[in-house]
Amino acid sequence: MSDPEVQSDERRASESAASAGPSSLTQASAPVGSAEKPTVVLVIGMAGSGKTTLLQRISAHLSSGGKPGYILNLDPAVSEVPYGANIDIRDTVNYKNVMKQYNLGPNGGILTSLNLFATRFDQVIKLCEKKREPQPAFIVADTPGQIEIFTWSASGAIITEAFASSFPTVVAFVIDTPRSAAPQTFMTNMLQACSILYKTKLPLLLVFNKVDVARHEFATEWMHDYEAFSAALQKDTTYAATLSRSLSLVLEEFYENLQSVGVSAATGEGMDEFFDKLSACRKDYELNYLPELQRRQQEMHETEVRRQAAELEKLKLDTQPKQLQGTALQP
Ligand SMILES: Nc1nc2c(ncn2[C@@H]2O[C@H](COP(=O)(O)OP(=O)(O)OP(=O)(O)O)[C@@H](O)[C@H]2O)c(=O)[nH]1
Repeated sequence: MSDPEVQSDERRASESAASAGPSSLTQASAPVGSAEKPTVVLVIGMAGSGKTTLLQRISAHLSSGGKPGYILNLDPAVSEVPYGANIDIRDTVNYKNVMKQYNLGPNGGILTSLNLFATRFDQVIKLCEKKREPQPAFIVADTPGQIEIFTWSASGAIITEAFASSFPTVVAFVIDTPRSAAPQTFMTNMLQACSILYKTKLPLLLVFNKVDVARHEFATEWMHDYEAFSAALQKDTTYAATLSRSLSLVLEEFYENLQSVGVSAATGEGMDEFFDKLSACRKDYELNYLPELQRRQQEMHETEVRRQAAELEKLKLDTQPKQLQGTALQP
């Protein structure tokens, strides 16, 4: 596969400006925690949970507030995107060609397309960092339903780390509420969310979608009241139900640190609360994730300084006159 360049809507609109080198609008980027940085929202969730519909709703909500978001589509297999994507993976990677070229099925094709795109992710970050008028308050990314991308694949780690080291970043984990009404399906969803949190370590907002079909209060009750969850499983004596009960106890601490909200991407219900919860998650990023990121960066910097000092010392020794070295070593 060739080494494609990431396309953005601005690039498509103004080919000549893009080829003239760095835009005059581009400026040195602000520190990651600063107030002027937009919040990145990674919308992750199982297939059919409503991610794309939610993106459409978020995009419309932000545009109606006069500050359009910067929207990314990272799903290479989606046939239609019902929102105006500023960056669309499909402009860079042809998922069907990837399947053919690497002899893969649909899942492998999606994973490999994302891996190929991830190798160009520095360009995506540069485009996101570009100064715009009005400056977007949110950069929102739609992702494929194959959530294993974010639990074990290389591209998921590259994408989340690239975003999180450049912008305050939050994961919005979308759940199909009507389909989670069965306690064991609910538990499966919680375990998926937990593994995303474990892998990315980013603030996570549980988005119970489709509340126009089924209310989400049962889910918040199950998260905060073990007895209620256990009661829902009362008639079930299978091994899976016993395991679900035990897991519910183990997950108590995980639930405590989570924000959650009920929305309907279809009707727009709950969107104001959704944005309030995103602000709380951004604060969490600044309070907890950012200091840890800065500590890791400082550690890497110190290791690099030590490595360079050791190299310099070695170079000095190598370039000393041979006799001197010899004299010093002679008894
Ligand atoms: N009633 C209702 N239906 C919804 C809502 N959100 C999404 N849907 C429907 O759920 C189905 C799946 O929605 P999508 O937005 O395509 O879901 P997705 O998570 O992007 O799906 P994948 O791209 O397969 O991962 C569609 O038929 C939507 O119309 C909602 O809030 N309420």
